[in-house]
Amino acid sequence: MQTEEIRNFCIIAHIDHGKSTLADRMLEYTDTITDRKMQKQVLDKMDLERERGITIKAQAVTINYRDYELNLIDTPGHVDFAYEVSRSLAACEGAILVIDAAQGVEAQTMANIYLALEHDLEVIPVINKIDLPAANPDRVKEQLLEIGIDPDEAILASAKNGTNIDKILDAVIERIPAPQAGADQPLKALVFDSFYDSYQGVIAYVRIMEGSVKKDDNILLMSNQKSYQVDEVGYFGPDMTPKKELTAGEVGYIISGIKDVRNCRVGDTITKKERPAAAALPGYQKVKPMVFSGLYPTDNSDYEVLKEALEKLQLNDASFTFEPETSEALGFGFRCGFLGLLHMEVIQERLEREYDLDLVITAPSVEYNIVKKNGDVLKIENPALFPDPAEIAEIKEPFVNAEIHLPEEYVGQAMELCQDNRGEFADMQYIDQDRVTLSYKMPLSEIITDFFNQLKSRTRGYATLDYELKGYEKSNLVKLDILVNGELVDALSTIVHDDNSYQEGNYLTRRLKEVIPRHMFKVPIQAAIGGKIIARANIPAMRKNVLQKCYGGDITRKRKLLEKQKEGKKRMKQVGSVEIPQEAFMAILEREENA
Ligand SMILES: Nc1nc2c(ncn2[C@@H]2O[C@H](COP(=O)(O)OP(=O)(O)OP(=O)(O)O)[C@@H](O)[C@H]2O)c(=O)[nH]1
Repeated sequence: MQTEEIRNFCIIAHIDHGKSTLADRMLEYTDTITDRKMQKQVLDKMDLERERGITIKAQAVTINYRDYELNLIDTPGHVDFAYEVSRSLAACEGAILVIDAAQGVEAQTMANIYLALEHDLEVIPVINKIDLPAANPDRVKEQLLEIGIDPDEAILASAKNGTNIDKILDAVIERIPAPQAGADQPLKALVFDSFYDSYQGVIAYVRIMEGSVKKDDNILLMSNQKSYQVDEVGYFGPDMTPKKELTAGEVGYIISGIKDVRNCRVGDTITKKERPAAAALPGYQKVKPMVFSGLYPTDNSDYEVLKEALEKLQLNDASFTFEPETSEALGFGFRCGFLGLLHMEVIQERLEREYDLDLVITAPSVEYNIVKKNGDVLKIENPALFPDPAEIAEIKEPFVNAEIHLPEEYVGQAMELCQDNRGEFADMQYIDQDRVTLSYKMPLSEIITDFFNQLKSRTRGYATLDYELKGYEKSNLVKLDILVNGELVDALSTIVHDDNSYQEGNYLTRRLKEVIPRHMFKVPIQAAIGGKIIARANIPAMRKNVLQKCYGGDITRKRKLLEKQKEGKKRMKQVGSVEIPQEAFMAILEREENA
């Protein structure tokens, strides 16, 4: 294909503004996919994604329209996956910016515009959902003007009803530049996603920036210098369709017997072994997990199953890490690293659903840098492993720059919430008459607790949040330990700010009293810092055996009750003589709401 007839673009939008629906309509309109084959939102392939209505992995599809080859690259819609968004944008020359006609410009819209400008993309604004009674396209146009986008360029559309889909496709051809590419240069292919298939190995989703690639070529991954022979190249139509060659400007896939996505990471450059490119494409970054938690099977005999499941998941997700960990309380499990809380929930759900595992997952933690008095520096992401306070000279924790975008009327509530979470005010900007962006410096550990939910509830769902890592800074932190029935439960230890430690200790003991079931004996719950008890609550002993509630002879009722008890045992962990439910490990996350 001549590069003049190729257009590479993506759709960017704030969550729920209609990106996937618009993509579906474009595929239908161009007969890329037949009605019969059309599943709602084809581009969101994973079941989980479809259920939750979120896009996690970037996907691609080639659309033929008016003798042009239009390559649509779908981008993830959540802050946890910001790096994948950035790599997808690097594979495009233009972007359709979808804005909900009723909601208007939101935090993610702004973040996306900045990203698009950074990658020098031609932006086509689309004001979507004009069918809604609350649609106010004129207001959105005013907002566009205020953020420096020509409102006359906006296309009014309804992805739901299929209104003006042709206009959007025409704009892609007319406004987005064709790729500038040298087909006779050495190969440079940008990996913008990779996927593991149990039959074919790793499938690299690529944009050919320069040169060309075909079957039997020897390719080289520039970040790790590993080489492979190409088995197949092709495009997404949207199913994988083999092709003789992929040439400069095109988007497609390369299969080459790579066995692990960690060897073919998003952002890497593929070149040819015989005639390598002089330099890799810019911007490659190995993504690092920011949030860590322990994963333990409720049934210890499931350890091997969990290990295999984690290995399989990792084949497909290079940003997720795990290593074996032992907890005195929970036994053998794994310390896992995630990009953020959504990523953690997705992995947990997949493990439970696809591998039928019952898991206990400990409260997420960030990675702390600890400088010991003897000069040693430790990086610790498991509170249980913190050294003795007497040995610690200084603790540093990660801070983020948080941006909150919200209607002006909720500014007071949002500011109060940020302050309660150790936020430090940085800036406040008006986006238009009644919308504001608040900037705060905050500890990452506060953001990964219940912050986002709190923010949503205090602003009646109107606020949006974005954050990026700023760096490590010194903080006055202490480890709060929990003792259940006199025994220290390492998996319940958390790191808290010294100023709040008494309040946290009190809250946690009270909350644990509520969630840990009664036993035949009294169970004291204590909170301690450095061996000193700071709070205590008692779970009274159970008075009656549950079975005594039943009438003597009614065996079916008895069985039902026993089954119900068994059901309730799921996600419970026996620690010493006490059973601790999953909720207990997450209690720390809800603390603000209940404190
Ligand atoms: N009324 C109306 N609803 C729409 C329109 N386009 C999308 N929607 C609805 O808006 C909701 C969100 O649409 P999606 O296409 O899933 O949004 P998205 O931007 O892909 O969301 P993420 O994948 O989470 O980023 C869905 O319930 C759609 O049915 C439209 O033109 N009109």
